[in-house]
Amino acid sequence: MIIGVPKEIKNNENRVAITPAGVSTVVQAGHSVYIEKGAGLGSGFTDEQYAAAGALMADAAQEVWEKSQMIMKVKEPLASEYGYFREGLILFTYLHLAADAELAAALTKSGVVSIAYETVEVNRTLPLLTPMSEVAGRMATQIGAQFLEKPYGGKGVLLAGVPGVQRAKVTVIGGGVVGTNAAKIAVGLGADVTVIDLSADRLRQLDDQFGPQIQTLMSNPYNIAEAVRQSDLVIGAVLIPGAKAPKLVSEDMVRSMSPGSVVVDVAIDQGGIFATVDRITTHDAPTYVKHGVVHYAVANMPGAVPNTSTIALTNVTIPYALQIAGKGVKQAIADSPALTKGLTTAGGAITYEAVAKDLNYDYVPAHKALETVSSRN
Ligand SMILES: NC(=O)C1=CN([C@@H]2O[C@H](COP(=O)(O)OP(=O)(O)OC[C@H]3O[C@@H](n4cnc5c(N)ncnc54)[C@H](O)[C@@H]3O)[C@@H](O)[C@H]2O)C=CC1
Ligand SMILES: CC(=O)C(=O)O
Repeated sequence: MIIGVPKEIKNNENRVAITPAGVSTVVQAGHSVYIEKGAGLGSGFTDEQYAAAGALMADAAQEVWEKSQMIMKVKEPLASEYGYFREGLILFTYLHLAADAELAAALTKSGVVSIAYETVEVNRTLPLLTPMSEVAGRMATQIGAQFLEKPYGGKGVLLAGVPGVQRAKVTVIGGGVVGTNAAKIAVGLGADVTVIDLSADRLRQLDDQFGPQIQTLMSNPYNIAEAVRQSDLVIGAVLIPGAKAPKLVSEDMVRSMSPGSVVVDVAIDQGGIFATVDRITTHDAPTYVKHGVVHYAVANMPGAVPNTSTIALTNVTIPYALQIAGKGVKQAIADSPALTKGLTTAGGAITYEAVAKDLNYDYVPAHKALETVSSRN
């Protein structure tokens, strides 16, 4: 199969969907890789390294999209890339489609076969989301600590406090991969940490892992309101796979926080859990202030640490790309329940139930939607 890797074009997105090591693995398996010149520079990989690993270098994105049967990306295509969509093209990337109606329309209208990294599922885990959630979770606390500093608009509180002065209160809503990693760094920095989750089992696991270093709480509006009101930093880390994030923190709850507090809505890629997060922010302009509270809502947080993130991401995506390239997308999906969960659009339909529901499309199961896709793919 011919695999194409264009340069990412989202604001400050310096990750890339393949490393030179990944190219070498894919080429040794008998496939070709087109990569746009300069695509790896932000992550620390030169064109010479890609060429030496066996990649074919393309001068422009258009050449990559047109010559390839499968496009691998990191972030969802932006509007300027929709013109490259065509029937049967395989797109393997983060999509977060429930939060992006325009992209959903472009993918279904053109008949692209899209597989979303974030919904590939194995034993109720999301292996292609996990490494970026680990990165974003760890970053969320660092970022929160930074924006609590006065010069960054915060109330001027140090997470750890000092002897004789209270530590900062950090609440993490959602105790999965992002939440656990955010809590780990917050505990390490000496903050007073509360983690809220809807799953009693998950709260038990967190209690076993952290012991008295954190307070665990069941997710309900009462507990969330109390914890948010008392917190200096609140991190949003909830996920219902594929679906739009629930708005768990109301405008009144944010209003109850003291001025200069900070919220970091990591779940913004699925629409966010704070009612006051009404826009996606960028690494260039990462925050805005509402009701006196600093809001951070960057949807590609790991893009700021691209060397770590690209290696972590491609470690887990390349084995799946090899399955698709080796068997063709129809057979790979037929053989793999994990990839079937990742399939989001095919043959003009939406094949992930939660996405279809959120966007008001008819849901078409994967096997049915793939019937219309050419077996050459
Ligand atoms: N902004 C960014 O750059 C990035 C964003 N993310 C996003 O972060 C979010 C979290 O991802 P993960 O931690 O990997 O997911 P996860 O599935 O590991 O954890 C989600 C947790 O939310 C909990 N949950 C569900 N409903 C809840 C509710 N009503 N109240 C409290 N907890 C609830 C679940 O029980 C689970 O423990 C996702 O939207 C993911 O896409 C991930 C990486 C980067
Ligand atoms: C998960 C995701 O969307 C990201 O790493 O940017």
